[in-house]
Amino acid sequence: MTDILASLYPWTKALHIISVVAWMAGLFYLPRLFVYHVEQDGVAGLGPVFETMERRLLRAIMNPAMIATWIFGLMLVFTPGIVDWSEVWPWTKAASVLGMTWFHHWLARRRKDFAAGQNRTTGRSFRMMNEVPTLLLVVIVISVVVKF
Ligand code: HEM
Repeated sequence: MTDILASLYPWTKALHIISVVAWMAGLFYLPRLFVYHVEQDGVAGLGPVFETMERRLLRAIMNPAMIATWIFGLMLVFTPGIVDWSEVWPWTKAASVLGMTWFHHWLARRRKDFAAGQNRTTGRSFRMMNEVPTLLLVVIVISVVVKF
């Protein structure tokens, strides 16, 4: 099994990075959509348009991309010689991907609030939360590339 993972390594890493890019695109864009949604100033008929965009972005892109990122990422973890848990970087990476996954689920809950007409998060809060994936991305990329 570990032999197969070792021979697949470059492909696994390529697919991991492709999934990461798709997931990150959604994690950056969905909170932006929420900001526009909150600040639409009651323009008639726009609410359902935002809700459809938010639902499709989450279901068609973000959920599959997150699952693919996890599958290929875990395949890399089990590839022999890739992760040395006595180093620091696997732990900063692991903490950050857990944070990213938490953020994804936080956005999914906010989407449900909008769909139920019960959003109570302000545009300002969404703007601030928009910085979370950026910070985590910086920590993750430095972790996997610098490998301190
Ligand atoms: C979801 C769980 C994740 C797991 C289990 C995981 C695990 C891994 C592992 C073990 C590697 C291999 C490192 C190496 O080849 O030396 C890797 C590479 C990489 N990961 Fe992840 N990862 C995850 C999510 C993410 C996320 C969210 C990002 C970006 C935001 C990311 C960005 C990268 C990049 C850019 C590389 C390639 C680094 C290189 O060039 O060697 N990963 N990942």
